[in-house]
Amino acid sequence: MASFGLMQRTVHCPQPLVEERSSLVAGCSGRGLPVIQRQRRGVCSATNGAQRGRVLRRTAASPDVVSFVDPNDIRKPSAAAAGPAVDKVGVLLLNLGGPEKLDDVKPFLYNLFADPEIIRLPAAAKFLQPLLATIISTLRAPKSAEGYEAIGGGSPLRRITDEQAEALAQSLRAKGQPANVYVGMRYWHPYTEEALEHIKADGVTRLVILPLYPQFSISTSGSSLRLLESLFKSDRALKSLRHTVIPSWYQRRGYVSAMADLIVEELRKFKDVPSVELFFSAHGVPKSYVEEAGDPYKEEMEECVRLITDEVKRRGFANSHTLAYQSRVGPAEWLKPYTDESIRDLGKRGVKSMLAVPISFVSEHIETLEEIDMEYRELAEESGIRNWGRVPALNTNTAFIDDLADAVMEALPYVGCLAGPTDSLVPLGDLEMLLQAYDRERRTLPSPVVMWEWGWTKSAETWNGRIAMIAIIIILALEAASGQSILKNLLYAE
Ligand SMILES: C=CC1=C(C)c2cc3[nH]c(cc4nc(cc5[nH]c(cc1n2)c(C)c5CCC(=O)O)C(CCC(=O)O)=C4C)c(C)c3C=C
Ligand SMILES: [Fe+2]
Repeated sequence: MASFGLMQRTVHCPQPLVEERSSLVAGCSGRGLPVIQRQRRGVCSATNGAQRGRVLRRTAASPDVVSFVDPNDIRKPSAAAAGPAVDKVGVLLLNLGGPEKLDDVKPFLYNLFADPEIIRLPAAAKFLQPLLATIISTLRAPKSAEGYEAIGGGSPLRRITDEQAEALAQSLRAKGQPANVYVGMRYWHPYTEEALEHIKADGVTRLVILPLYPQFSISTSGSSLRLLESLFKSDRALKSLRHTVIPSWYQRRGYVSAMADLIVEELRKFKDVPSVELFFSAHGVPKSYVEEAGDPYKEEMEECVRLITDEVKRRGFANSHTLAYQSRVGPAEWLKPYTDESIRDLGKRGVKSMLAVPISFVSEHIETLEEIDMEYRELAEESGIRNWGRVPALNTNTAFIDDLADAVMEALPYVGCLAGPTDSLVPLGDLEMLLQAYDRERRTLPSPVVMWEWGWTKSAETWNGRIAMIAIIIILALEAASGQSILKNLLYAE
């Protein structure tokens, strides 16, 4: 099997290739390469219809990295790349999903906390995941529901993602590449499984998988890709579906430029523009994801902010900026600085004007509409920040959607590398390879929500032990929900 995944990893960016590709992605930083293919098993050889005639280049620095360097193929995938006679292109947009009404909040949270990428338990304790998810979702639901109530009773994510899908389909059509665009949510409707059923029913032959998160995290794109990997594995039709994945795209010129457009537009609304602090607020992840599992999220986020601020500066706005992380859940340590602490610090340092820039997500959602617009705005006022603004999410911004369409078209020549009809199929390799590149060891991580050292040993496998474990889980889950240390209070109460 020759299998490829489409990767956009800065670490594998050999300089000559950046130059070769820079005309396609003008503005791509020296470290941000738009398209790199990592080879898993064997070269995508001449017997391979999908890649025949292309130049695949190995780099001296990274022999496992090959890159396709024929720019002409980017806009016009070759006839060979088109694959079967009936070629039906599909794009699968991956997203998180959100509760559409208040009654959905608890089951939505259950799905989220039942995800092994959100709470990664040791193999021996996996059977406890549903119980844990039930407890945590039950405890968190009232707080979450308050937030959703404040933004109208539900998440706008489904509506906005559907609009993005429609706009992307239109843009692709306008560029001469018709495609069906599907939405697959991780934790709510329309679930990824539903999207795959439609993809099969429609007879899609080439699929581009595009997570709607600009930066890759194990907890978001990674989780959706893991799910796809297992669904592909268990379904005959999906096994033969040729696909490629665009794992992250924060460094694309179109995205960076669209973000800069929005920032400049909002900046201009302030009276004293040079004094405005650009405050990038990203969704946090537990620190252990980055430090123990190698999640590239922090690195990609920092680079993303650098690219955007450079672009804003190029347009004549040299404002100072801060990157902070919001939406921490539970008592574990998450990426720092935390947004609330940063806002207080900036206030103390005399900052009077602040423009909040949500940066980890491209749609309005609970964390922009409630957390930033309400909670952080109020905190900023309390901290002495008098002038406040917030950059809207990209949603269906035309320049942004057009750039996503370009990303899809650039990815199409990479779809599938079938060496022959009986060969094992690409998709598993693609997803698997991609995920292994980011999270090779699949180590157990301290849970973001419930922190404890797991002491489940064979000798402890007695009912007494289990009951004790469950009691601890319940206490720790209560701690996670209340944000207070119940054990500490019990032990040290005066
Ligand atoms: C890049 C974006 C996101 C990362 C990284 C991420 C990690 C992450 N999230 C939780 C827990 C929750 N997330 C919730 C909502 C939510 N999360 C994201 C994005 C990222 N999450 C979005 C876009 C949304 C909102 C969807 C919507 O309905 O509008 C929630 C539910 C809301 C709440 O109660 O706050 C939880 C819980 C963890 C634990 C985590 C990393 C491990
Ligand atoms: Fe989240």
